[in-house]
Amino acid sequence: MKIVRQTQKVVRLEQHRWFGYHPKWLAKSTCEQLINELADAVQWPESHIHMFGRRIAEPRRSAWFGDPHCSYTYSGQLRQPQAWRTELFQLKILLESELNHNFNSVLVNCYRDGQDYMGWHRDNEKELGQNPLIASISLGASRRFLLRERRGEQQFEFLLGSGDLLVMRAESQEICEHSLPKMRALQQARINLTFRQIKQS
Ligand SMILES: O=C(O)CCC(=O)C(=O)O
Ligand SMILES: [Fe+2]
Repeated sequence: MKIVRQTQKVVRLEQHRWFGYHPKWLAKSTCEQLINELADAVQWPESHIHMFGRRIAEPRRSAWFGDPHCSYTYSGQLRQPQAWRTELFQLKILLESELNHNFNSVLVNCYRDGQDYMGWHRDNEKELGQNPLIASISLGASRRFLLRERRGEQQFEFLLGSGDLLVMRAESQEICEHSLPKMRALQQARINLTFRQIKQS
């Protein structure tokens, strides 16, 4: 497939030391193609996570892709990477040139409807090393994405729509936690791709 960026040059509407938000980074036609390919081809195993000492079904589906050595312990579960799918690899290359940063893996999340969610957390697994740069692309239904300071009062909210790119970098994971709350009335699905770099496993 041909991946088309909406903007030739990234418009940094919101530029911040820790976060970059680039609305509609991908063209609509590319988003539609990606959704079709991923929804059909990706196997979405039900995973279990550990929360408050209990083992529960993860309230979303996810799949892990990357270079062969990129295993990742996430929510108490060791995941081995599936080999790169072509369109995910193409996106990785595009992001690498855009952000001048290398990625070797991507976590693909599917929120089947507004009941699926992700609670407050940080992307601070040891495999990511210090101050990881994480590039997150949204596809499909728009969802609220919240950021809150760990030691402060401030909370930020983005409505992440299809094709939007959100970048978290530098001390962002030290300073803030993030979450994707339920949106109970929502019937549509959203796919989220978070490109990461595993430093060690
Ligand atoms: O779905 C999102 O936008 C966020 C996902 C996330 O925070 C994660 O997978 O670590
Ligand atoms: Fe996260």
